[in-house]
Amino acid sequence: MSIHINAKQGDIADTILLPGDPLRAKYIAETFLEDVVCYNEVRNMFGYTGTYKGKRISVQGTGMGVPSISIYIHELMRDYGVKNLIRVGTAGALKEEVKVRDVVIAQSATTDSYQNAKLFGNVSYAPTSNFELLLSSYNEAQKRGLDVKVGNVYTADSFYDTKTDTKQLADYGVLAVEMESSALFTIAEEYNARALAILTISDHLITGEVTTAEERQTTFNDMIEVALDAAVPFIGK
Ligand SMILES: O=P(O)(O)O[C@H]1O[C@H](CO)[C@@H](O)[C@H]1O
Ligand SMILES: O=c1cc[nH]c(=O)[nH]1
Repeated sequence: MSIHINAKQGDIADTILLPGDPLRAKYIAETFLEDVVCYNEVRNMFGYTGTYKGKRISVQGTGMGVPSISIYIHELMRDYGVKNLIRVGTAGALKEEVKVRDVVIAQSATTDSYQNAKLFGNVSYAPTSNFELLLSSYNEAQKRGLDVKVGNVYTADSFYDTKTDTKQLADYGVLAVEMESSALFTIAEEYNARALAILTISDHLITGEVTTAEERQTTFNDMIEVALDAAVPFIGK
């Protein structure tokens, strides 16, 4: 047991999908996994372990923002030995050519998070996803004919942010905004684990187009299938 996860040793697989929304974790477990067991209900931050194509895999809600995901991934890696972590999240598009419902694979994450500023001081650390997982997910996306975008995303500390110049970020190649990936990539390095974020565009900051809460909770299956198939070769490694 850890402070925020009441699973026993061995309940959680070494490879895990991480949606922000715990109800998306439930949806993924019920829709894509077999022989599912719910190992965590603390704070309703649901976690499940099951099998996918015969291999053991888990899915855990992380909540929203850097502080929340940081708690869960610390405990997953430190207390349960999780080695491969793939965030499956939603994001807002910052560039015109990134469309609503597109899948974005985060290669790196620019951030205004104070957590990394505190850790690195004056050094502007570049949180970067694991190349093997990135390549695996890109290949899975290509197999499905998906026009995925791969690049830098912005991990924001504030959802309702009126200060950040998101046009400048877009001009410098940042594809989309979300709230967790920089912490995931940074803390995974601390534990020598592999981490990646695959994001579906749920809304567009330029056009104003949005998806519904239900769609964010229970669809976006392309992203989930890509994440699961990308993860399979790393299970047990
Ligand atoms: O859909 P999830 O995975 O929660 O991701 C995005 O949605 C939340 C904001 O609505 C933030 O957590 C952001 O990163
Ligand atoms: O963090 C997020 C997620 C989706 N859309 C946004 O604008 N921000």
